[in-house]
Order: sequence, then C-alpha cells, then structure tokens
Amino acid sequence: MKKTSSPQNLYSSQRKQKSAFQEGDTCNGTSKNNHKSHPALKYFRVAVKKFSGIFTIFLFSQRKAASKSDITDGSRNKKDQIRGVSSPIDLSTGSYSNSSSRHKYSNASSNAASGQVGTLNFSFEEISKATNKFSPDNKIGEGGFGTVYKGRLKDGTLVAIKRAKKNTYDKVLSSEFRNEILALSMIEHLNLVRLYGFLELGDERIIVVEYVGNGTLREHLDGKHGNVLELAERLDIAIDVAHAITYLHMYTDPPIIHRDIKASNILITEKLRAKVTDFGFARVTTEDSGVTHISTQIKGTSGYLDPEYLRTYQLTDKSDVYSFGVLLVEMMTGRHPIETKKPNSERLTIRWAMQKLKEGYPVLAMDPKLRRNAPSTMAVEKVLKLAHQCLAPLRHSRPSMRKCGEVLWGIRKDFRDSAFPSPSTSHHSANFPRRDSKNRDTPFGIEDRGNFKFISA
Ligand SMILES: Nc1ncnc2c1ncn2[C@@H]1O[C@H](COP(=O)(O)OP(=O)(O)OP(=O)(O)O)[C@@H](O)[C@H]1O
Repeated sequence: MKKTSSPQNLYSSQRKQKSAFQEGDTCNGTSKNNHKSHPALKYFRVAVKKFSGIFTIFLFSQRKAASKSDITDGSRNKKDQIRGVSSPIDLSTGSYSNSSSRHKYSNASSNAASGQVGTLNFSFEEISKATNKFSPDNKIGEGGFGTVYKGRLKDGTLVAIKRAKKNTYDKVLSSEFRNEILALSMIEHLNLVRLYGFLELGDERIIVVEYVGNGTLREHLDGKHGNVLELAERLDIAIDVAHAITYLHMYTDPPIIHRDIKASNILITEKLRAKVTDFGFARVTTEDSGVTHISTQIKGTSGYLDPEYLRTYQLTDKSDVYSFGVLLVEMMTGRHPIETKKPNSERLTIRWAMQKLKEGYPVLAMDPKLRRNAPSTMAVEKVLKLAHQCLAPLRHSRPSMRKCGEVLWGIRKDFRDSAFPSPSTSHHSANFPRRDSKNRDTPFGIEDRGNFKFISA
C-alpha cells in the first residue's frame, strides 16, 4: 500500500492520538499497530463483552446496521446487489475512551427526555410497551437493518425504534450494529440524529433513536410531503448536512467518516432542517498525523461512491465529500443519482449536470420544480460549481467539508441578498419562499453556533 501525503484539514493537530481500527482493516501510516496496546481499546473490549446479554441501553445517538448489500443503489426504488470486496468486521473491536469530553467516546448515556448526559436502562418490556408490542400500526419504515417503529417512552419522548431482522442477524450484522452504536455514542450535534440507546439481548438487536417525523430529503425532493422544497430551504438543508459532516470529520475524537451520505439518509424536521442518520457504515478513523487513509472493504451506496475509494479501497474523509457533491447535484436537479429510465446521456445525473455546467447552461439542469429567476439560477450555478469540486476524481483536489459549509453559506447569503433585497418588501416578493427560514448573520450564526457549540474559535 502506498503512503500518501496528508490531506488538508484531515485531522486536527490538537487531538490526541487515538486509534480505533478493527480487525481486518489496515491503516496507512506510522502508528499502524498502536491500537493493539491502547488502553481505550481494552476498555471497549470489556464494554462489548459486558453489553452482550445485558439489558442496558446507553442513551445517546443512533443508527441501523445492514443485512442489505454492502453497496446499495442510489437509483429510484431499487437495491443493488453489488457486494463488498471482503468482510472484515467494522468496529466490533472498536474502542471507547474513558475521556470525559463530549467529543470523545464515552460510556456515559443520556436522558432521553432532558437530552442530558446520564444513564437510562431500557428493558425489552419497556421498548415493547413504547411500540404497543411492535404493533404494525406503529411501523414507520423498513430498511436493510430491519423494521422501524414509532414509539413513545414512558416519559413521553417520541422515539424511532429500529428492530433488527432476526433471520438476517449474523456476525457482520452484529458488528454493524455495534459499529453504529459506537459511532453514535460519540456524537452530539443538532444536525445528527441522536441515539437514545440500544438493546442487545439474545437474538434481539434494537436501537432507540430520536424521532424525526417529516420524512427524508429524498421524499421531499420527490414531492411526497406536499410543498416543494424551495431553493432557500435546500440551501439551508445543504448547510446543515455540511455542518453535520464537518462535525464528524473535525470535531469528534477520533474523527468519523460517515460513508453513506445520501438523500434518503437525511431526515427532515418539521422546520425543514436536516438531521443526518444511518451510521451503520461509519468508520472511526485515527488521529495519527502519519495516517492518511484506512484501507477497508467498499461500503456505501452506488451512485454516491467515491471513485478513488472504489479503485484503491482507501477510505478518507474526502469520500464523504464526494458523496456530498452527489447530494448537492441531487438537491439542485431533483433527480436521483442514477436515473434508470432516462436516455443514456442523462442516466448518470452528475455526469449530465456537470456537462450542462461545462456548456454554460446550468439552468438546464435545475430542478423544474424550482422557480427560475436571476438569483435562483445564479445560486444553482454556484452550488453546481461547488459540487464539481467535491466530485473531483482525486481526493486531494476536493475541498474539506468545512470549506463546503463556508462556500454554501456565502451562496445562501448572496441568494438572500439578491432575492430579498429589502426586509420591507421581502414578504411581498414573488421570490420569497413560502416557508421562511431563520436568519443567520454569520456562517456560525445563532443556530449554526449551536451546531458548532464544541468548537473553540
Ligand atoms: N429517526 C427516525 N425518525 C423517523 N423516521 C425514521 C427514522 N429512522 C428511520 N425512519 C423511517 O424508517 C425508514 C427506514 O429507515 P432505515 O434507516 O431503516 O432504512 P433506509 O435508510 O430507508 O434504507 P436502507 O437500508 O437502504 O438504508 C426511513 O425511510 C424513514 O422513513
């Protein structure tokens, strides 16, 4: 394996070295084997042994794992059958640190109702009660991992309860289950779905997460939730997602690569803000500055997969940037990444949209459901240009997620300034979105500041 130079902004130099590699995975760099003796790893191993068979739910954040193919299809209504290259175990031997920092792995849990750190143990009976014995009436979805139910805890908290399919439960699924738990237990961010806890008992694997009740971004782009998403709202959502991934890449310790950024993994709140979910494929990285990538099996969703990762099996945070580029194109065009029913020239949405951009007619790639006017076409063009950078074939040419967030913030600001020049006339403007979103004065405005509450300037 070739050693590559360190990508810009890959890891914060301030972070302490912490390694959480798994058996079957390798890392490139000087401290490849450091994890073997890391005390945090021992801690996690003990923790894993303990939690199998115990009715303990760690309150925190979420995910589902996958009995599905390792690569799912980004095209409409279809699951791809492409398998991963091999099947090392993800995070089944990952590590908890005993740090008290909320950025770091923690064995603490939080109170679902208050959202504060604490502990709460769920019993199977409690989960069963919350879902009215897993009543079909409470079923809200079905994914590769299993069935998703809406539930209400006894303190009134609404939750989504993900129950793994028993017949598909196996070692890999178990590792994916733990993978998600481990990744999610580390995070706390406004734009990431929160894990309230999990239960692993016998053949039951259940994850309890924050309920986000307004569907997925993909459903919104498909117009399944009434109003079409306005451009201003799409920009807000794109910024939310950029912040969420920036947080994973730069402000968790160690960093996390999501690996499955796609429109159906973006849940939408009632206020049309975004929460990123689905951490079954997430990988915890290392902070060793000598390590530039992790070599691992390919996972993700076709249509969103970084071609360099596909070719080399080397995973870096820039793979998420690539997927984010696909997502940006999806949001501007309204199309799925792979459109099987379109003519050949339009089947791969990014190729088609980038071609329109190159020809100087990005407006032709713009979602027909969006209103066309000078500010909106200009904003779409700028977003497509950013997407073009994210989609660079070589990861070193792609911007960091933080940079993407900053660029998008500037695009949104320019769009608002030109579409709604005066507050006194803005409410009467034909361009004004039906559902106004919050004002933000800076890239880290009031709400954004919440997103970045852990960042010290
Ligand atoms: N936290 C949640 N709050 C509300 N609804 C949710 C939540 N998580 C999932 N859902 C609903 O359940 C459905 C299935 O979710 P799940 O994450 O299991 O699978 P998926 O992402 O749709 O499929 P895949 O297996 O391809 O990733 C989602 O489409 C969504 O409608």
